[in-house]
Amino acid sequence: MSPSSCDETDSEALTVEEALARVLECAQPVTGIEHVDLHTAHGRVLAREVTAPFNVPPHPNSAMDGYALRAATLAESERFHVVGDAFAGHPYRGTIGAGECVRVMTGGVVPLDADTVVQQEHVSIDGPYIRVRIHPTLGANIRHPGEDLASGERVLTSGQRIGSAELGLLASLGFAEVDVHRLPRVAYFSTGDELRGPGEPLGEGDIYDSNRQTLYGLLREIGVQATDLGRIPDDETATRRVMAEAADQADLIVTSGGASVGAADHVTRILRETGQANFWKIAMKPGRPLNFGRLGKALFFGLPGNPVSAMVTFALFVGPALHRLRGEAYTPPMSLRAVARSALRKVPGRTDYQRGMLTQSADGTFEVETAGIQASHILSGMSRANCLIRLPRDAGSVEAGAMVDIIPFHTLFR
Ligand SMILES: Nc1nc2c(c(=O)[nH]1)N[C@H]1C(S)=C(S)[C@@H](COP(=O)(O)OP(=O)(O)OC[C@H]3O[C@@H](n4cnc5c(N)ncnc54)[C@H](O)[C@@H]3O)O[C@H]1N2
Ligand code: MOO
Repeated sequence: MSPSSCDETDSEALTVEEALARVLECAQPVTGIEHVDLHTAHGRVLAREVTAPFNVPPHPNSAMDGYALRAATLAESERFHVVGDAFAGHPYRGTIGAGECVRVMTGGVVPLDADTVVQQEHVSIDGPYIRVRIHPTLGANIRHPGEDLASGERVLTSGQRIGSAELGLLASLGFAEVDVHRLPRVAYFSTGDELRGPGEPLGEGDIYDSNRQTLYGLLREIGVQATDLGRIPDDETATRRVMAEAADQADLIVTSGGASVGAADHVTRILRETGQANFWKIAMKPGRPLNFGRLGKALFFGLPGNPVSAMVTFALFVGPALHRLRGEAYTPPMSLRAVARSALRKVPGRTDYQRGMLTQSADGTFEVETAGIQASHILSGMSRANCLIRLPRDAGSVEAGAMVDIIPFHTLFR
């Protein structure tokens, strides 16, 4: 971790980009490599590059069900004698002479002395013979060794996340196990005297704790190991205990609530005393206050308590940090341009991340409509929405019909 970013004291308003750069600077991959089977490797990040130990496909094989022959003999022969079969997994081991062919199935090995496959729809069958009605070009319908992966070629790089295609690639190369980075361990808890759990009666001024469920979902979507340390009341002893427990086990700690002014908040004070605490005001909406620091060996994110602010700051800062921690390079979420179908109110000074409903019209145009009231306690808007509408910091309100920047949720929460 660079002392310049993590040890600093409270700062003036940062831009989103500045805050993210500081977070990424402090987020280093966790140490530890695990050798795991392919199922366990799904969703994990490769710790070493993978090269192809042999060609894929390993042998010349047919792309069609048909007949393998030598193209030059097409001019000489009226008909071809079918001298054998080459089914997938069952090669033909004989030779092919002039006027001869081998019946071959898709994926079947093309015999050595054949150079062309004529697909079965282009021949007529005449007992043990075929007549080729439509002549193929030389080399037609043959898939060559190494066309997908050449022996020695780099197939996957260190730092690459293993998705479904990668699992298939590894399997196609005969790998049963791979080296992946250890998963970062995350601990999270929510704070606030007003918070109640399901089944508990709500007293006056109480609310149910929603952020902890949202955090559970967000962490699960990212695919890290997360421990729920519960709901912590505004009590010094309880807060010290949970923070020590979190620091003991986690590479990253996320909390919700008490991020704004901070002075009266136990988390903030204890973080200041026992770790490093920075209270950032970020020029963004929602999610202006963010408490970022370190507790023990763990990165610490104190997210704002407002549910929408918690989700947006998680997506913009915690998600990227977790990608880094698990050994991946950070790639910004993809954005696209869409026509605003409703006017969007905005005051210059903070980058707005408004909740929007993105659709694509019949002619392919992306269109976005506001998901309703844009306040940081309106969690229902987050549920109606499928994207964030990013409005630049210095921009004012947007009229209906203007083009705006969209970040689809599936590129953000991943
Ligand atoms: N004087 C100031 N007040 C506030 C400022 C400020 O700069 N100066 N910033 C505002 C902004 S912006 C935000 S965002 C919030 C951040 O609040 P905190 O992080 O300190 O969080 P709390 O005050 O604890 O809670 C805010 C809000 O969220 C509700 N909440 C908290 N935890 C949960 C939970 N687990 N599940 C559901 N809802 C939760 C809480 O009841 C409050 O309504 O501060 C502004 N104020
Ligand atoms: O972070 Mo706050 O959401 O701007 O209300």
